[in-house]
Amino acid sequence: MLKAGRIRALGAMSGTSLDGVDAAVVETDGERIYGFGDSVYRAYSAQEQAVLSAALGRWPGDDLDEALEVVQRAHIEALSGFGDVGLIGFHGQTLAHEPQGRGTHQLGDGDALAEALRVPVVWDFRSADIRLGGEGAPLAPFYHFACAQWMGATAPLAFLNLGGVGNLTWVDPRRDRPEEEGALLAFDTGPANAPINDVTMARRGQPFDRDGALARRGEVVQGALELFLDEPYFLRMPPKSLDRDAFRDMIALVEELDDADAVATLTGMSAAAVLRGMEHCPEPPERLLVTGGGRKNPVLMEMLRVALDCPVEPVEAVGLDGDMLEAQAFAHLAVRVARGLPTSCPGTTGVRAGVSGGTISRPSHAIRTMGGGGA
Ligand SMILES: Nc1ncnc2c1ncn2[C@@H]1O[C@H](COP(=O)(O)OP(=O)(O)OP(=O)(O)O)[C@@H](O)[C@H]1O
Ligand SMILES: CC(=O)N[C@H]1[C@@H]2OC[C@@H](O2)[C@@H](O)[C@@H]1O[C@H](C)C(=O)O
Repeated sequence: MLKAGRIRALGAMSGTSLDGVDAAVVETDGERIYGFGDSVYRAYSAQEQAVLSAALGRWPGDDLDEALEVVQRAHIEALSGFGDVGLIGFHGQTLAHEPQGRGTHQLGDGDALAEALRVPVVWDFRSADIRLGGEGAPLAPFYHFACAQWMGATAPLAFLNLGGVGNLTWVDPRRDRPEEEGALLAFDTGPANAPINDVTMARRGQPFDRDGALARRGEVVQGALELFLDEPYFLRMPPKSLDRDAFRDMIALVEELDDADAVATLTGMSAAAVLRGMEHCPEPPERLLVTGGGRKNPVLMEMLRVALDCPVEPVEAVGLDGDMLEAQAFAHLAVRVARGLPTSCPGTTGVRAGVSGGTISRPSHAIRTMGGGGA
C-alpha cells in the first residue's frame, strides 16, 4: 500500500455527454490538494460518438469490441504526454447504471491501459461500493471535500456538477475527514444536459444548445414542468443516483412544443431538479459552486440564481477548473485507493460503511513507482 506522501496523479473522465475524454494532473496525497498540473481534452469524433452511443445500456459479456477500442484509443491518446506521473485514475465510459439491479458498467480495460502507458492504473471505481449496498455514484464528493479545504472554506457550501446528469454535493469543511458523519451529503439531482442535447441533436443536428441560445427564445411550459416534477425520484431521500437515460421519457413531455419552447422547458426541468435537490441540504450552503458544461449555459445558470437564496457561481470563482474537476477527482480518488482510504461513505452513496473502491493494475516489468506488492 502507498505510504502517505504527495504524488503527481493523472485522472481521466469521459462523462455521460459522450463528448470526449478529460484528463488532468493533481498533486495530492489523497487527502489534501497541493497543486494542479496540466490538462487535456480529447474529443470523440462523430463516428466514435456513434459507436459509444449505440453501446449505451450494454453490459459486460455483450459484444463491445468496437466500443472498447474507441475508449482505449481515446484514453491512450489523452493520457500520453503528461511526463512523469505516479498513478492514473481511469474512470472509463459509463454504459449502464442500475445500482439496485445489474450494477454499473464503465467500459474500459485498466490492465491494457497500464501496459500501454507503463504507469499503474486504478479503475473500476464504482463496483465495490455497489456490492456493499451503495449507489456506486456520485464519487466526486470526496474530491469536493478536498476542494473545500483547499479553498479554505469555513462554512457549509455545495458543489453542483451539470454534466449529462446533475449531481450535488453538500460539504461541511469544518469536519476533519470526508467519511466523518455529517461531512458530506451527495446525490444525483436529475437530468441536466443529456435531454437538452438529445433534443437539439434530433431536431437541429446540433450537439447542444450553445450558450442557451434556443432556450432564451422559448418559454418554460408549466404543465410539462409539473408533470416532470411528479417523478417519484424527486421524493426519494438521498443518497440516490441515476442512469443517463433514466429520464428519457421526459422528452415526450415536450414533443408537441416548438424547438425553442421544448429546449426552454427541458432547461427549466434541469434547473427545477437542482432546486428540489437543494431542499435536501442539511443546512443552507453559503454558496453553490457549479462545475461541468452546464455552467456555460447562461439560461440554466440564471434560472438557478433567480430561485436560490445563495450565490450561484462557476467554480472558477474560487480558482478551480470546471472543465477538469471530474478528471481531477479521479486522480485524487486513485491516490486514495492506492492508500486504502475510503472513496465513498453512507452520506455520498448510501453504502453501508466507508469503502475504498477501485482495482489497481500495474504494468508488467515496470519500474515500480508505488510501494507494496504488485499484482
Ligand atoms: N457553451 C455552452 N452552452 C450550453 N451548454 C454547454 C456549453 N458548453 C457545454 N455545454 C453543455 O455541457 C455538456 C458537457 O458537459 P460535461 O463535459 O460536464 O459533461 P460530462 O462530463 O459528459 O457529463 P457527466 O458529468 O454527467 O458525466 C455539453 O454536452 C453541453 O450540453
Ligand atoms: C454512473 C455514472 O457514471 N454516473 C456519473 C454521471 O455523471 C454525473 C452523475 O451521473 C454522477 O453520478 C457520475 O459522475 C460523477 C463524476 C461522479 O461520480 O461524481
